[in-house]
Amino acid sequence: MSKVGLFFGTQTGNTEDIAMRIQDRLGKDNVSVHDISEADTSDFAEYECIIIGCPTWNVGEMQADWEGVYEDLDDIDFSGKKVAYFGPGDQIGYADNFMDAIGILEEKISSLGGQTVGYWPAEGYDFNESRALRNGKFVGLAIDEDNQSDLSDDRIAKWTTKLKSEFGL
Ligand SMILES: Cc1cc2nc3c(=O)[nH]c(=O)nc-3n(C[C@H](O)[C@H](O)[C@H](O)COP(=O)(O)O)c2cc1C
Repeated sequence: MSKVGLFFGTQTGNTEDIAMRIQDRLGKDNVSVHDISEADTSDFAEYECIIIGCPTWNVGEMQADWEGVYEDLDDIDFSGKKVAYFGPGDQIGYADNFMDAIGILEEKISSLGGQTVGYWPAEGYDFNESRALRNGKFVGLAIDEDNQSDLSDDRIAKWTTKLKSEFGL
């Protein structure tokens, strides 16, 4: 069984595409990918390590399928699990809410016992505000396919190298 469960939600496909690139980098045997719209909360229990992928939509909100399961996350025991986050956002179009969704999810999941790993520097982005910042760093990988898609491959490569060591893969 895989050590890592990656759970993503998407409206227009970017988060799914990034999820697959992350799985490729970490190794297909290590990572099982779930679309959150088809997953059950009991699926989370199977994994020692979790990756959460959620884009920000509608100005500072989670993607719709994550909105739908948000209350049900309370039923999951995240204690003892390492949890990493990623999401695409648009730092130019939504500069006051860049990457908010992973900040909202991280706040909830860490309150349920999840240990956040995979923090990511905020340098190299141009935005005003984000709910995803903790002590000046993003809670996870920030990808901007709208404005900086040329940087995505390198960002994914660096982040997954860091995650390999943090997850012990
Ligand atoms: C109506 C609308 C609202 C959005 N709101 C935000 C936002 O508040 N913050 C942000 O960082 N990105 C925002 N975005 C950008 C999306 O998160 C971005 O395009 C992302 O790549 C979409 O991911 P998906 O294809 O997986 O759904 C918004 C995009 C649209 C069209």
